[in-house]
Amino acid sequence: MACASVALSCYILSAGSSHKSRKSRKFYREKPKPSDSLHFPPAIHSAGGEATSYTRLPLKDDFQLDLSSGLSTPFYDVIKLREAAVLAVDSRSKKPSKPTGFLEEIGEGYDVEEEFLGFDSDDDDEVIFGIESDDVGVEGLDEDEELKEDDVKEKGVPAVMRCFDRAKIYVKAGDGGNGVVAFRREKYVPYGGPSGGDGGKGGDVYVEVDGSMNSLLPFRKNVHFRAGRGGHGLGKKQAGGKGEDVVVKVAPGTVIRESGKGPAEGVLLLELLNPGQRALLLPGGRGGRGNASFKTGTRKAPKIAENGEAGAEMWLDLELKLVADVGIVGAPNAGKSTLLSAITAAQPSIADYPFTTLLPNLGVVSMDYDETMVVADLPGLLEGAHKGFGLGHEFLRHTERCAVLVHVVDGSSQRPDYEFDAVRLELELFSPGLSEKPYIVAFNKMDLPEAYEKWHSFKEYLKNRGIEPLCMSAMYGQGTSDVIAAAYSLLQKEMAKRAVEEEWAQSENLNHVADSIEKQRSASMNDFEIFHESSSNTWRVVGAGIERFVQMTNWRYNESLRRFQHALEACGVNKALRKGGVREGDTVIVGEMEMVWNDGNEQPGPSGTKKGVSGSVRWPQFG
Ligand SMILES: Nc1nc2c(ncn2[C@@H]2O[C@H](COP(=O)(O)OP(=O)(O)OP(=O)(O)O)[C@@H](O)[C@H]2O)c(=O)[nH]1
Ligand SMILES: [Mg+2]
Repeated sequence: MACASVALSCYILSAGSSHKSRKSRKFYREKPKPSDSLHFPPAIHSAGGEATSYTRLPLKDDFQLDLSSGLSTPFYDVIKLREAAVLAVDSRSKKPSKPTGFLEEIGEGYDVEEEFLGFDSDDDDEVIFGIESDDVGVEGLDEDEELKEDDVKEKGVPAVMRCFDRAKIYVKAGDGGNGVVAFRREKYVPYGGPSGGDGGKGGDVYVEVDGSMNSLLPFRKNVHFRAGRGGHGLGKKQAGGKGEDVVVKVAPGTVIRESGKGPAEGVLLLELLNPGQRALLLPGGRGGRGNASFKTGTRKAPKIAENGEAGAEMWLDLELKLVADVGIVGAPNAGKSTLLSAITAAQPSIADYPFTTLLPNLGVVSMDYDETMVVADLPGLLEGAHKGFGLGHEFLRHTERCAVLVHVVDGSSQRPDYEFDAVRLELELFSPGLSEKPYIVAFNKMDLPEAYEKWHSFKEYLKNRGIEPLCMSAMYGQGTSDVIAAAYSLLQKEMAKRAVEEEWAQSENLNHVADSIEKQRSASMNDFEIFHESSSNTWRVVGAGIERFVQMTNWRYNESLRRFQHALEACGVNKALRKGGVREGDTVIVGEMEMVWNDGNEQPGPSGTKKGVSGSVRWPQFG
């Protein structure tokens, strides 16, 4: 049988090299690959601003009317968002005795030591081959480099304000433990047979919403989260233990994206709103099979075992969106902060110049005994805000969570109608979803004659468009209660609608990221592409199934080589290479394995292999 096989003069390439620079011409495609890559829902549009803020939201239930202090008791409570508060929290969070450089390098707290389970020392009747300490997984990413890149991106934002509502973290699921080769040796039991156990599954990475967290501050120090490696298999058919899981706790309202390459925003993975929500993000790698699992009727003493499957790894961008019920928006100087100070106990800075408000302010309005609503006053919006003019756009993303907007219009401006339209346009350009939110228009500064005069024409202008505006003087607290009542009733309606949606959302599968990783893992080995670099006579075989096969092959065992040759033949790689015109001496790269193509018969193929077998070879399901 003429057996064109790939002679293995193996060089291990650097990790992940098969995914790098595929500049070469796509030469041949075995099959269309509809589902090789991860598919996630489309990213939510947002401005991607860099500024950060610290938000501190108490539980709504905490706000109760203090009846003891009589009528003068304000029916509200307040949370203020000031830089001082940010500093205070920052200093509280510092842990005194740990050297920071070291902590940053290894991550703090969550790193699980990888345990090496080698030779079973009590059991001297067993012979175990193959596992050495360097089998313990190697982390593949240049993590520090990515962090530096992030620092550059956040340049200009005061250090103390970074990472409160945005953070970048690294997560890695545990690698599977390796299988081992062992044989049973027992008195009176000749040819005891293979007894090498399978490796254990690597630990999973979960993300959980912790209701007691109100910022992403903990991620300033804890950047790396790695689940534990599965235990290696042992003799006597003992399977390795499961690696330790890692649970990354985030604040309610956290949006998780896969880190984008370059300035582009990454793919949206999860939006976690409610405390207690938990998602399996990265499943641990499967354990490699020990030689006991390779025993067949014709192969009674296999000397082969697999490596554990590598756990998936990812950099994630976390973003915490402010969870306010009502957002006050409007042009600079319209009186937004004045309105907030009139309806809540918040004391935002108010001044007669634009951009007085630099960070959002929060206030809590108590409508009734146990009914409250959280109101956020945002920095003013300028024309072009969606492109980054002014400050407002930095915080507009926070309003995506608000159920209702109150649009304050400066009645004393030259053309309140133009101002109204400009702000509406900015909202729409920033995010169409934002402009579709229910809103109330509050025409402010009615105490000033120039505003009063314009009120009727403004009202008519909006009425013609089906909007019923309200008027007020935030400064004197006139008309503000109507604005609040209207906002509250809109909020009630919206909440009722959302309750239905949320009930539906609760049943939604939060594990879709892990599911797509699992799906990719079970990709058929027949799905691959071949890229040819004619300048260097290199052929690169790219396909999730075949690459996983290479990663899990333990090259220490001679039988692994035969099995690999068989797999290349069976899944059609050899055939495709021949068809593409591969020649003696060409380099063939699959995953981390580099080989030299051999046309002749010096390197015999696996016995019994039929040339051109193209049956579907799937990665075995186990563990
Ligand atoms: N006469 C009058 N002045 C008001 C009223 N409301 C606000 N002002 C004044 O308008 C100016 C701007 O008020 P702010 O509340 O700071 O306005 P803002 O919309 O928060 O402004 P930015 O934070 O800069 O976007 C201040 O000088 C207020 O005193 C009002 O009802 N009547
Ligand atoms: Mg303001």
